[in-house]
Amino acid sequence: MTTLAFQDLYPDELGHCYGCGKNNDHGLQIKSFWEGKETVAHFEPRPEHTALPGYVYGGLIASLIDCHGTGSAAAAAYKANGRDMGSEPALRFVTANLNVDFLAPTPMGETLELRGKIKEIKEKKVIVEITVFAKGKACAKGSIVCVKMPASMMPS
Ligand SMILES: CCCCCCCC(=O)SCCNC(=O)CCNC(=O)[C@H](O)C(C)(C)COP(=O)(O)OP(=O)(O)OC[C@H]1O[C@@H](n2cnc3c(N)ncnc32)[C@H](O)[C@@H]1OP(=O)(O)O
Repeated sequence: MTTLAFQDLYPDELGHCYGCGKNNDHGLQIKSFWEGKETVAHFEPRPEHTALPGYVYGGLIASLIDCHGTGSAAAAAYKANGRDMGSEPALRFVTANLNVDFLAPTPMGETLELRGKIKEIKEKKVIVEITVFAKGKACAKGSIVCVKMPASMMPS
């Protein structure tokens, strides 16, 4: 049995995000999963994601943290409500605040691993902390405040 990623369970109308939308052919299409109490995602930067030759662009790293964070928030909210992630009505979160510390240069040519921890969970707000590893070394750390998507943002 294949486990679907959090983002594969987003309804089609919420699948356009540049970072995580399964329907965005030009996007990053990141995929997040539970691993115990943590969430995990992997991503291999492409040549166009270069900052300086040999090193990954920080904006890409922030984008990965952003979308692994909002996906993790949604998954945690479903879990807290005892619901399956694909069930309706969709519980979705947007980014209210994103802080990233770049701890060490991130090498190109490696698969990055993002590990998320749920630090706070409320009905409307989830705070997630994410560490990005390359070859087992922590290269960036992000904190993301995720707030339930306002109804006004729901595509009609
Ligand atoms: C769904 C699939 C797509 C995935 C999306 C991927 C990630 C994205 O790129 S989303 C796009 C970027 N984000 C946006 O466009 C959001 C724009 N901002 C907004 O719509 C609103 O400001 C929004 C929804 C974030 C907050 O709405 P608002 O009415 O202010 O929330 P409010 O009810 O006051 O606050 C809820 C909680 O969040 C906290 N909060 C709100 N804004 C912030 C902030 N900027 N920083 C820190 N905390 C905040 C509040 O303090 C409150 O916390 P608590 O419950 O502990 O008191």
